[in-house]
Amino acid sequence: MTHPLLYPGKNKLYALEINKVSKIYKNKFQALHEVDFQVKQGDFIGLLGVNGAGKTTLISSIAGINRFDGEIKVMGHDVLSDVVAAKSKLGVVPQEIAFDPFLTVYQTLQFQSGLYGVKNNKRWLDEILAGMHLDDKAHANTRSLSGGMKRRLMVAQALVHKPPVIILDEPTAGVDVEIRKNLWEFISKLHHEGHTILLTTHYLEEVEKLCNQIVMIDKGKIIAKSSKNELIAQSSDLPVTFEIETNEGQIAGSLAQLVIGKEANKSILSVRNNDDILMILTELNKAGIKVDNMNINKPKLEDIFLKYLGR
Ligand SMILES: Nc1ncnc2c1ncn2[C@@H]1O[C@H](COP(=O)(O)OP(=O)(O)OP(=O)(O)O)[C@@H](O)[C@H]1O
Repeated sequence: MTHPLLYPGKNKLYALEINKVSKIYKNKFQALHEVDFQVKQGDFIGLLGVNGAGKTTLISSIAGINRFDGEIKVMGHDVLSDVVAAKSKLGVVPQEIAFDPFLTVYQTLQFQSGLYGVKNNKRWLDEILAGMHLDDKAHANTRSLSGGMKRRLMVAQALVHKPPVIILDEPTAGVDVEIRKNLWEFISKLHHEGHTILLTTHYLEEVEKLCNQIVMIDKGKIIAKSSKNELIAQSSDLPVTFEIETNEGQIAGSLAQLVIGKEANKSILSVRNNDDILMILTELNKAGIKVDNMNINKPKLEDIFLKYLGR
């Protein structure tokens, strides 16, 4: 069984092409407005948007579940006119959990493999089950799984055919911290092996850590699309804060004008750059005040997201 992840003309071929995609539901509500972005092979892209922004609508369109206007291609295959090829390249982990309640975990994966015409993939199924920490549940009925286990089985199910493109819609909702960490380790491993990954999550620190590309949508329209690093670099206007705890408690004197918040012994100062930080430390040193603890807080993806939302 061969599953080439990277195709000839690697630099030319996009894993995902979303070309001017619009979606109007039957009730005339327009959920997507000419959404347009491309994802290179091997990228890990975060799709960000508040509830109702249109993320699931877009994912359903990519998965060929929704009708839409525009064009979507997965590994060069049109999802409407070349359905079978497009689907074989794609693994989608949907938000809503649904299984056959009469199958075991392992049977669920075997059944799913059958749908993709994949046989003799026991080794891969075992690897996925171990990666999802479901190996001890392989022969348990899906009904008996906890919510977090069911979500992990959803991820496992989307991977049975080793798709080069993996879409995860809120995969960590309701999953505890430790399992979330394990799940990301497994997904990161797949990314390093060459899979292209599109992720939606409300945990922006996950996106900040994992993704190299970001697309932000609001009310069905793209409001930002860029590499994560460019997005962070473009947000140099957002405030950096410098938190200091001193042996004398809160900051007073000439530095007090920089203070924007106080908590117990801690003062939170607004700074523009490293020179400001150096100046503060020099002033404190001159005044004979000892710094017990300090912390620099640069803008987080969450701040940048809120900036783009204009909220
Ligand atoms: N079948 C439908 N008919 C009409 N409107 C719909 C339908 N499905 C979704 N919508 C609307 O389309 C908009 C986008 O919904 P969508 O589920 O894509 O948002 P989302 O970004 O995935 O939100 P969440 O983060 O809550 O999952 C919402 O206003 C929603 O009410």
